[in-house]
Amino acid sequence: MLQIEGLYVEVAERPLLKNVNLAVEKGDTTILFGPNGAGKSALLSTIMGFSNYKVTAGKIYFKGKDITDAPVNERAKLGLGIMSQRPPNIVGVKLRELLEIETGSKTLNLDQMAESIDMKRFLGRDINVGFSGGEIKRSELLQLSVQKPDFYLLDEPESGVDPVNMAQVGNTIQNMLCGGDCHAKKSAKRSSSLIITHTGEILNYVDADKAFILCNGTVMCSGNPNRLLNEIKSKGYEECIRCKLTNLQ
Ligand SMILES: Nc1ncnc2c1ncn2[C@@H]1O[C@H](COP(=O)(O)OP(=O)(O)OP(=O)(O)O)[C@@H](O)[C@H]1O
Repeated sequence: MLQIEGLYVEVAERPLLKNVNLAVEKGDTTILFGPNGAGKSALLSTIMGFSNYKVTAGKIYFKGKDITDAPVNERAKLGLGIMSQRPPNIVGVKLRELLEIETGSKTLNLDQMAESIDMKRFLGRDINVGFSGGEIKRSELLQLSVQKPDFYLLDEPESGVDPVNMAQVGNTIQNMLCGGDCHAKKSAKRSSSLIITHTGEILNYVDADKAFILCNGTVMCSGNPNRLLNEIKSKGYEECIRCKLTNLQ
């Protein structure tokens, strides 16, 4: 579904991602761990095609198509969707207006969808302006549930979310990923995802297949998400940097 091969990326003329290799199969839920500043958000932004991130070498393939140089709108049309860590405030554009654009020709009940995630009262407000951390996350989720991408890039979905709202956010993400058919582990309706997490709390809600650890701008190791999380919690990222966690399964 998504293949990244030998990817090098610069931000503000500074090399950031170095020889990133990573693949996500169709229908797989994958996790991206890594210390602060490792380049995790930069990797998601590069996959989505945000212009601050300059690919200097390597390739990104999505659904078999080379999207390395494709603009954001083309990637979105192909089926990529992102929940950013810090999405911009958009003064003068109401949340409902954006959702109506994303709805396009689909038949959706926006009020009902917003109500289900406690966002109905925000539909008439400028996007993200004055939203709390948890409200921004729910707004991003609402936008994704309207867009219904085939591949979800989720940047720290649990950050800023209180424990009660976390259940709502976690369950909404799980429902989105399994396309409403959460009983079948490998349902054809299942979307793919790459989810950044520090705490691993999202693992209490989604059935994650694989995790990657990004350190110093490169993928150091991959393996079972819960095992890797336990290793990180007990030994920190240094072990990974020394390549001692390679391919834990
Ligand atoms: N637009 C930018 N301009 C300058 N530096 C940037 C830009 N975007 C990212 N960086 C730098 O690149 C590095 C990696 O940032 P990134 O946000 O990808 O890290 P991260 O792994 O997601 O970290 P965290 O876990 O703290 O969110 C940081 O040192 C950051 O300051």
